Amino acid sequence: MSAMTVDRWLALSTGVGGVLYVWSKVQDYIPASLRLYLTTSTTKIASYFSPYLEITISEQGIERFQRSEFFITVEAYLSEACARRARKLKAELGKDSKNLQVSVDDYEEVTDEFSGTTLWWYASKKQSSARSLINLYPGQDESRFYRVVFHRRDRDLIVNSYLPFVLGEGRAVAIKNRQRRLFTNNASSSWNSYQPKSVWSHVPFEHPATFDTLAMEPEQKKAIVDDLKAFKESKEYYGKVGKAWKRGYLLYGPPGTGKSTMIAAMANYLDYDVYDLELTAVKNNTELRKLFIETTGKSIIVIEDIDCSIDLTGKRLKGKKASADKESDDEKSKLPGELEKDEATKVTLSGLLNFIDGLWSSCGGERIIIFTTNHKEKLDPALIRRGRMDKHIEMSYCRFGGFEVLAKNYLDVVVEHEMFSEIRQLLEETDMSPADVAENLMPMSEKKRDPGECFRGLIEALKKAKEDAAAAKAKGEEAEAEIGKEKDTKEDAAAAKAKGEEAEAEIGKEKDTEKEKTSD
Ligand SMILES: Nc1ncnc2c1ncn2[C@@H]1O[C@H](COP(=O)(O)OP(=O)(O)OP(=O)(O)O)[C@@H](O)[C@H]1O
Repeated sequence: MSAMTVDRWLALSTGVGGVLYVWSKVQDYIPASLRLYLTTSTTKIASYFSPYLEITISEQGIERFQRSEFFITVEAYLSEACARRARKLKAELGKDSKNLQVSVDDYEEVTDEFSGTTLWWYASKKQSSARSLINLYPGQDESRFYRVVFHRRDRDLIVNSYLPFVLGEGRAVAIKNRQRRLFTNNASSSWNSYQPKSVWSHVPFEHPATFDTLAMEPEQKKAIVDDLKAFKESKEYYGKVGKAWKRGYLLYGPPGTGKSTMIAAMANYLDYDVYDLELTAVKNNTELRKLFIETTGKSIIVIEDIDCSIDLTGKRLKGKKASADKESDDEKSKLPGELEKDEATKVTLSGLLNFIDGLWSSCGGERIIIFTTNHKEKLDPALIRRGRMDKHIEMSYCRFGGFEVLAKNYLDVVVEHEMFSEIRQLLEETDMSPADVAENLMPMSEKKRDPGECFRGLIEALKKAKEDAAAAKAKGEEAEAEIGKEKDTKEDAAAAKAKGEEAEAEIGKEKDTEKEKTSD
């Protein structure tokens, strides 16, 4: 902003922000030619004598109508580090969120300290140089900026140490304050080539699940949290060994055992976005690739019920049942036309494997991919081998450790209850999902939230589930015995038949011998 140097000397005594404000108002009444003359000449004179330097960070990004990343980062840094010292602040609603974001207002000055040096920051606006005659985009002809003023002697310190420090801190604040998002893929018919991000829609991610509220045996839970923590802190390690900074988890187990809840707890723990990929809405591998390329770092990409989303049998290989690795090999031997036709019409297992193995490594790191399934045995071993799905997590029926978490969450019961030993015993003998256990601990009426009553209800439900399971088992055994009996009868009949045939043959033989004797 050209007006700045006029203000510099005044600024140091009265405050840069106030002077800037006055100047911004006054300059509207000065003819443009005089204004230009005043500002350029005072700039030259002042910069000659001034012991101060300034660096400007403009809001305008490289792309038109895009905000500069550095500007956003500085804004985040100042709102966290310096806003407390500012007298004029502005509050805005954060993007997509209900959170208030407070930052330093325009024309307001704040000071900062770094390595014993004082610097002055202020925010302001300038007229965009490319002002259009017809303003198609109201507000776009003004561009905001931050400017930092410091002493000449500190030049190297500011450029080499302070600004990188602001960048790092600002990024961390921006990540902490950002509204996390839950993305779902749009049908390709609604994709817009002018807006690459249109392949995904998003809503704020506000799932309340955490590892504290997740019902699971404590040791298993700890192992998962440790694994995630190690992943999050391993950026340098992944770089050192030359691997993409990604990790795959397979969550498997019966319905209602908390697979989706676990994903939400992971996202909350890591502070990541979630991309919920509905594979059945993806037409082919090209679309799949585009979707992956449009995901951002610090995210979890989820494909739920993977066994229901894609043909995992490899049957399309001319009727052969092949493993996915074999499929990849066979792809090579296919005629190009044949391959293209397949690729163009469906998402293939090899397309998915390509993504997991390589494609996303070109999109930067810090991504987690999670598959969920109720039937691990149906999945092709190549899809879930280590390296692709690094950790297989079994989400199982509720045992006592998980129950204790639910009793605390739903009923605030944290000490041993007299009915616990019976519940423990029943949970060991009966398979009930955490969803069903939770259902019994959540009475509809607030007044009825008596733990004893809820536990009694749970005991009844567990006993019934146990009886049902025993009855089903007995029925199964009966059916098996019936089959066995039928089998026995068939075997007996076959043996009798064989014996009869043997006896017949014997008689036949005897007859022949007699005939031979009479003919002799
Ligand atoms: N381990 C758990 N800890 C806490 N709550 C759970 C757990 N498992 C299930 N629940 C409760 O049951 C509900 C259903 O669980 P969730 O959707 O996570 O199960 P799921 O394994 O993903 O099921 P599905 O295989 O049918 O998708 C959740 O909203 C949650 O309230």
